Amino acid sequence: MSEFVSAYLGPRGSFSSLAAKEYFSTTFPNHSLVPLNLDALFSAYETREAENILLPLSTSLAGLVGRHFERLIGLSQVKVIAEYNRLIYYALLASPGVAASDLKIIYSHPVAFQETRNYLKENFAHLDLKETSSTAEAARLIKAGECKDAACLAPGEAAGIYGLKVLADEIEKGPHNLTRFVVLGRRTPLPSGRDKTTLLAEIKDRNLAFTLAFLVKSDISILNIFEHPTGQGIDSHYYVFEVSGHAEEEPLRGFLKRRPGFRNLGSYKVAGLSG
Ligand SMILES: O=C(O)C(=O)Cc1ccccc1
Repeated sequence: MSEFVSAYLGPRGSFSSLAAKEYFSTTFPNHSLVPLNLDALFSAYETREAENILLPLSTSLAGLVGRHFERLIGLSQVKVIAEYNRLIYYALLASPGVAASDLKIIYSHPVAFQETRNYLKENFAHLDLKETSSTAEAARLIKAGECKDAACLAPGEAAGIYGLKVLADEIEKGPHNLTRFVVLGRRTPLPSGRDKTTLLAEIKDRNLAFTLAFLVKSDISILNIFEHPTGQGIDSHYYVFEVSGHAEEEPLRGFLKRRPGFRNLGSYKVAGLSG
């Protein structure tokens, strides 16, 4: 067993496990890979029991994964050291012997419900949707409860692990269901020449245009913006800016010095599409 542990949003068979196996086998092949639930994952990162953790932060169909983002910004120290972009495919899984007509409940992660909304509306509009902390947790629940009236949305790979059968496959909306996983680690990668930095700021809505103009004037190229409620009133929001460049290089270095209100969540190499 390696002395280094990297962890991912589990349990086994989650989409995060597919991404983690692919990412860590080439980047940190000597690390032991451990599945953890959301609480344990963030606490393992804070206590340094895990050197790295991997979980999804945004998807092309659902946008920012709010519940993961809130955990991430709650960390006292956070360094996104990599992004890992992967297409994912949803299957509908149930216990052996259970037919689609037996179903009353579907379990899954909230993002899975968003990404399969069209399919669910067309085929299972009357069913109860119950949220779980991950797609594989939904599969684990069905196995543990030997459920006869429930199914889950999960990777097809989870069927073998939890002894479930596939009722339907590739049921997501559209062909471009890209999930962006992030890896949190300890050391910021050195500038590679093709880097990206994730910045966070809490901005009063009336100051947003001014802030954008300031980024542009500072020669910072904005690649993406996510907005998220602060939970403290309606006239300011969290804004996540994904920008070109590395925080240790200009123009970002100078910008971050001049604008302490921006939190640097990490600089990392731009990743293509994997998986
Ligand atoms: O990793 C999983 O299985 C999760 O439940 C998180 C998730 C949810 C939806 C898309 C990708 C990952």
